[in-house]
Amino acid sequence: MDSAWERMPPPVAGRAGDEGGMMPGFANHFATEAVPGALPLTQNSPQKPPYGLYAEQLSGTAFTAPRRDNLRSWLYRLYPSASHPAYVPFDQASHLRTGPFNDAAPTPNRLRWDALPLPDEPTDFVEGLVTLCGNGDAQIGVGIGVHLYAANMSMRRRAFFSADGEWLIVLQQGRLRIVTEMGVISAEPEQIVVVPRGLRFMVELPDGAARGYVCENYGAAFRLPELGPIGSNGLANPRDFETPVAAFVNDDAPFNVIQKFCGSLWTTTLAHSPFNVVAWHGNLAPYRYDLRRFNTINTVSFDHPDPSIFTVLTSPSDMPGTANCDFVIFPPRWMVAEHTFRPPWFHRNVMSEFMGLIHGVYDAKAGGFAPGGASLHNRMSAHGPDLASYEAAVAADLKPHRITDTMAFMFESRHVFQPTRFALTTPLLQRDYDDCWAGFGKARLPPPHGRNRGESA
Ligand SMILES: O=C(O)Cc1cc(O)ccc1O
Ligand SMILES: [Fe+2]
Repeated sequence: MDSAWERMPPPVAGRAGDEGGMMPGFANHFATEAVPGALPLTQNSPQKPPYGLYAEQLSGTAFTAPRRDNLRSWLYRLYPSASHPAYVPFDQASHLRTGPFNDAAPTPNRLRWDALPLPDEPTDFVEGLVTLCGNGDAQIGVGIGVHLYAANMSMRRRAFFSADGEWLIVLQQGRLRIVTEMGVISAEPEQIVVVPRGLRFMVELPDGAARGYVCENYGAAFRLPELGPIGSNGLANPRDFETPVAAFVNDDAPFNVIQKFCGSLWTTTLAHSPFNVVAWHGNLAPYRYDLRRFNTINTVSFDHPDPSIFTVLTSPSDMPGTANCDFVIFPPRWMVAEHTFRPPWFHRNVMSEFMGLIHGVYDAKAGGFAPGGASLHNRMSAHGPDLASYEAAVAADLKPHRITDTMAFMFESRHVFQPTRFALTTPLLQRDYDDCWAGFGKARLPPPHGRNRGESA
């Protein structure tokens, strides 16, 4: 057994360190109670719920969405969520942006950024968010926003939620303890956490600092991709998704809530903690997935398949097979393709590609793409291996080779990403990115085709 496999966290049931426990399965119809008898068993909305709890439905899809897409849960809580004073604009400056993105012009150029440094000043998860790019329109429910976070302070008596989209959090450095209304999720780099639209959460930093990426998905909720001819197993297996059991705090002291609504931040103060859900049931819930559990499928003959075989989750759009967003990973794997250029090929894609690196080195970029960094290759922009990766791959001895110590990811979207003004003006932007594709020699044709125009024989 190799060391990467041994380092993999144990299977879902009974993992040490998870408070209360986690329930396996993707979008299962879960049922969980933190106090015996708190969950109504035969109906959703009894005249008198147990213990005087308040029943509340949280919808992730329209009431009338087809059954296979329909997401909703029933929450039983100490106070109704409706008990709050008016929200007022949150007066702190924020680098969070939302679609439509129009604080800078779209650019056809290929862009790459160094990693966001950890902050010097005390900064919590919400304060440490900065939007790099995005597409679509949150009000219309199309597209995604791409944020980075870098924080060095736990959120204290402060909860956050986005009415604009679900949050897919890609941890890159430092663990997170994410307290949500529906339970607590602890996660480490190489794991992701998805928080449904509207669900309040609070991020704590067990390691004192943390950095990572967020896909704020305005469109249809992420789901597992179809498997087609792959069959009934493979890629991200449903049992490896984990949802927390119900957990609550009995806490009647003032609590700050910040919500993101149509791109603006608003705040209010509750008279109690919002983390007061004693029991819940349903299929709309936060979840964690360990990217190291991905069952990677690839060629055992020749050629480099399209990266869609590495899709972990997909948010479909109304055009079949053309995602609002695919979340794709490039995990450690064996490369065995014969007589093949093994790294990602040169390409121009009708879809737009945002990439990040969680760990190690990405096989198409020998230099410049560092963990915590990011790159953007928009619709029809020509990209592929840098010169060093190309030269190594054409010279490589094609024996079976294991790519180790790597974990890159991509948010691939049918919609062009527009960088924010921050993204285009930050010193993190690499002004020399184009140079990684400079210096390729010319192909050599046999005579008489090998002459340059105008050159004599
Ligand atoms: O551009 C990239 O590095 C991502 C990517 C990887 C791959 O294996 C094939 C196509 C593709 O866009
Ligand atoms: Fe690409």
